[in-house]
Amino acid sequence: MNTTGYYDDLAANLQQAFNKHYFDALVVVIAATAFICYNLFTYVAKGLKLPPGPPRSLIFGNMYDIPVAEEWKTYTKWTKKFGDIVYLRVFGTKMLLLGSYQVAHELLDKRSAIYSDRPIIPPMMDLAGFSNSVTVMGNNADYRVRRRLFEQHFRYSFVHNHQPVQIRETHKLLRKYLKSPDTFLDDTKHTIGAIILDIVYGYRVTSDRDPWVETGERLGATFVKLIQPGVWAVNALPVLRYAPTWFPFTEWKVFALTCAAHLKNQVHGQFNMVKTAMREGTANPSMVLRYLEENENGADIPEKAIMEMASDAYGAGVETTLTLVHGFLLQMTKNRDVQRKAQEELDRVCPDRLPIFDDRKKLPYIEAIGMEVGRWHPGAPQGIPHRLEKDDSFEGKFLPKGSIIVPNIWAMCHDEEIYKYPDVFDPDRFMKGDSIDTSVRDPRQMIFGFGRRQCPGRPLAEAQFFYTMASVLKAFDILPPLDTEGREVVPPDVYRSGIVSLPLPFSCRIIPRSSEMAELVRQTE
Ligand code: HEM
Repeated sequence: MNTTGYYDDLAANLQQAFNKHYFDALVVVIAATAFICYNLFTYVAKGLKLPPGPPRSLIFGNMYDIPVAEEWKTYTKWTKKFGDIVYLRVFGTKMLLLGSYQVAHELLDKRSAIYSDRPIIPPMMDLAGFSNSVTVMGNNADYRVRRRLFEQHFRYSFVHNHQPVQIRETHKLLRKYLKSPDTFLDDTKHTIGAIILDIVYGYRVTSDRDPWVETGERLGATFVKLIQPGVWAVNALPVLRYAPTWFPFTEWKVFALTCAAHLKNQVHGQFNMVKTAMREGTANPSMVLRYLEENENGADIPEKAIMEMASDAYGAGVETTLTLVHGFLLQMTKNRDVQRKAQEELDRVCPDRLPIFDDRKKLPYIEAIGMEVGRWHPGAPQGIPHRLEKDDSFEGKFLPKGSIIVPNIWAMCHDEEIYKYPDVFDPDRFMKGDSIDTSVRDPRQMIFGFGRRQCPGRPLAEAQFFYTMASVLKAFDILPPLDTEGREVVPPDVYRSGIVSLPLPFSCRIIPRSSEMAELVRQTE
C-alpha cells in the first residue's frame, strides 16, 4: 500500500470534514473562550503599547489573515508596513512576528533566558506521539538533558569524528549521480538519511529501499503536516481528542494514532537494534552506543532520553539539510558563471583529486556559494516558533508573556540594507578579494535559528553541505534540463510552504566534467 498517498488523501479529507462538521460548534465554544482571553491577556500593560499589526476581529483575532502558503511573503509585507515587531492574535493566542535580525538577536539571542520555551504542544502532535521530540519540548529539565546529549555528539569540536561516514556516503552519491543522474532528488535525500542513521545508530544502509529510511521519510513528512497551523480542528478545540474513533468524522484521530504507533515502532526498534548489537559485540560506533557505554561506565543517563533524542536527528536533520543541497543544485542550473568560478577554485586547490574536508579553508568561494544558497531561501523560513516565558518590553512596546515568537528568517536574509539587491543570487556579496568578507552578516547566524534553541545539528549540516557542494562541482556540471527540441529550460525557483521549505521537485542534467572526472568518481568504490 502507498502509505504516503494515503496520508495525503486523509489530510485533505480531514480539512473538509473540519469545515463541514465541526466549524459551527467550534465557533460558539471558542468565541466565549476567546472573548475572555482577549480581555484577560491582550490589554495594554504598564503604560506600554502592544506592537502594531494587521487589524483583528474581537473573537477570531487575525485567524483569517494567517497565510497558509508562502508565509514568508505575507510576513515580510507586514514587517514593511508595521515594523520589526508585528503583533497578531488568533483567538486567545498571541503572536509576535520578528522581521529583522537586530530584533531577533536582541530578544532571542541576548534575552534567551526568557525566550527559549516552545509553544504548548498542540493536541494533534501529542496524539501522534511527537511530544517528546527535542524540537517541540518546552524549556524544562527533560528537554535540557536531551539537548545536552544531542549537542555533545554534533558540536564543532566533535563533528570531525563523523567524516568517514560522510565521505563514504557522499562518494556513493557521486557514483549514483554518474550511473543514474535522473533520480538525483531521491538519491540525495537517501544519502543524508543514510549518514544520519549511521552517525546515530551505527546502522549501514545497503539498499535503495531501506525500511528505516522509508519509515523515517514517512514520519518526517507526517511531522511537517502535523505541525502546520490551522489544519487540525482538535488543536482549536482540544476536547475533541477524547472523541472515540468509531465516532463519525474522526479519521484525523485514526491518522494521529497510526502515526503514534509507527513512531513508537521506529524509536524503540532502532534503539533496541543498537542494544542487541552491543550485547553481541557487533555494534558500530554511534551516538546511541556512546551513551549506553557511558552508562555502563557509571553515568546515569535515562535510557528514554537517549532513545527519544536519537530519533530526533533523523526527523530534524534530513529534510533541513536537503533544503540546502537541493537549493544548491537548483541555483547551479541557473547560475552557470557561479558554477564555473567555483570549478576554477576547485581545480586550483585539488587539480587531480576529489576535495577533502581539510580543503574547506582553501575554498572560500564554495563557502560563499553555501552562504548565498542559505540566504536565498532559508530552509526554515519562519524558524521554529519560540514562546516568551515572562512579560517583557522592547523600545517602548509591551511583549506579553506566553506570546508565540515567530522569527521571519526569510525577511532577515532579504534585508536590502545588509544584502544589496537581495533578489539577485550573488555569492560574491560575501567575498572580499580571495577571502570571505567577515564584515557582511553571515546568513548562518539566522538560518539555524536563535539563542539556546539554535539548531544543534548546525556543525554537521554545514560540514555535509560544504563537502557535497565541493565534491559535486569538482566532478560534474549541473545543467538545466532540455525540452523536446533540445533547448535548455531553466527550472522555476519555487518552494514548498511550511516549516521546512524545500524547492519543489525540479529537473537538471548532472554530467561528468570529463572522462577523467568520471574515472575519479568510479575509483571511490
Ligand atoms: C541545513 C540544515 C539545517 C537547518 C537549516 C536547520 C534549521 C533549524 C532551525 C531554524 C531550528 C530552530 C531553531 C530555533 O528554534 O531557533 C532547528 C532546530 C533543530 N535542529 Fe536543525 N537545521 C538543520 C540541520 C539539522 C541537522 C543535520 C540536525 C541533526 C543532526 C538538526 C537537529 C535539530 C534539532 C534537534 C533542533 C531542535 C533544537 C531545540 O529545540 O533545542 N538540524 N534547526
